Amino acid sequence: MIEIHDLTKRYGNQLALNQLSLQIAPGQIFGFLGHNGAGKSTTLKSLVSIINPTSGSIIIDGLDLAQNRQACKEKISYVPDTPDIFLQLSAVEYWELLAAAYNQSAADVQQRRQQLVALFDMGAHAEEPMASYSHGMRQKAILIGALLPDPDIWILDEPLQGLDPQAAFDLKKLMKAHAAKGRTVIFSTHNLDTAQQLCDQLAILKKGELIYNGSVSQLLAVHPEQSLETIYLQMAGQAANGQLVDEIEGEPHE
Ligand SMILES: Nc1ncnc2c1ncn2[C@@H]1O[C@H](COP(=O)(O)OP(=O)(O)OP(=O)(O)O)[C@@H](O)[C@H]1O
Repeated sequence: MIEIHDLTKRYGNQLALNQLSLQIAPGQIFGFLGHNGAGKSTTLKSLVSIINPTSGSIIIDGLDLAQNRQACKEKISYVPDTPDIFLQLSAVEYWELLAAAYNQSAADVQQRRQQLVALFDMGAHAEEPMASYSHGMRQKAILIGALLPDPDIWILDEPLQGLDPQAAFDLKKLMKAHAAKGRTVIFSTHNLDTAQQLCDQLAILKKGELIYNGSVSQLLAVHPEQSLETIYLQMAGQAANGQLVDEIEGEPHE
């Protein structure tokens, strides 16, 4: 169980998150939605202890993250919002680094690594520096690194970004299977179809404020006959959305 209590983050004068409180139970896929700059990555980076909140607390399986960083980190794997990291390393070197960070040897993770490499079709380039990869290949390399040690909690910041349809399909299946084992998957996305397909629970952020926390099915039940896209835009969008588009492009003529 993950509990977030009154989490606030300021970057200088910028209030990125304002007193966010919510709980994430195991056995769930939990999605964060919100426009650009809403606070999704700030929340996920706080959960993995990459940034320190200005105030508030995070409790992971009964442990206060601020006092138990190492024990909490061992429970979590993380995919950052950009795959442009460690580019001078080959994917194989990066995976070995990641496994070592979880006290696992190359031999411990060998079988799972072979399976993930085959699944994401990364065998041909695994020894080459990641700087030479396409965006999607970098994303696959980072994903394999995160999924290799297989801790209980996966925290994935826009994990489907740049993946080809096959890899996206396979990752979604992996996420569902992980949650079905009673473990936890937390991810952010801008893709509302993906959110509707995958999420048991949702948090919608708007300018650092939590504006919805609950299940997708509850949200759809309250707004019958509307898609998640329509509901989301009503909640998180600009009031005059369509009007601004008309002003730029002109209204369509029959
Ligand atoms: N390192 C930083 N320094 C200053 N401000 C930051 C920093 N990181 C984030 N912010 C600000 O905090 C707010 C929340 O940013 P965050 O990256 O959490 O949003 P997000 O919801 O993940 O957005 P996106 O969908 O564009 O990735 C934004 O206003 C952003 O400008």
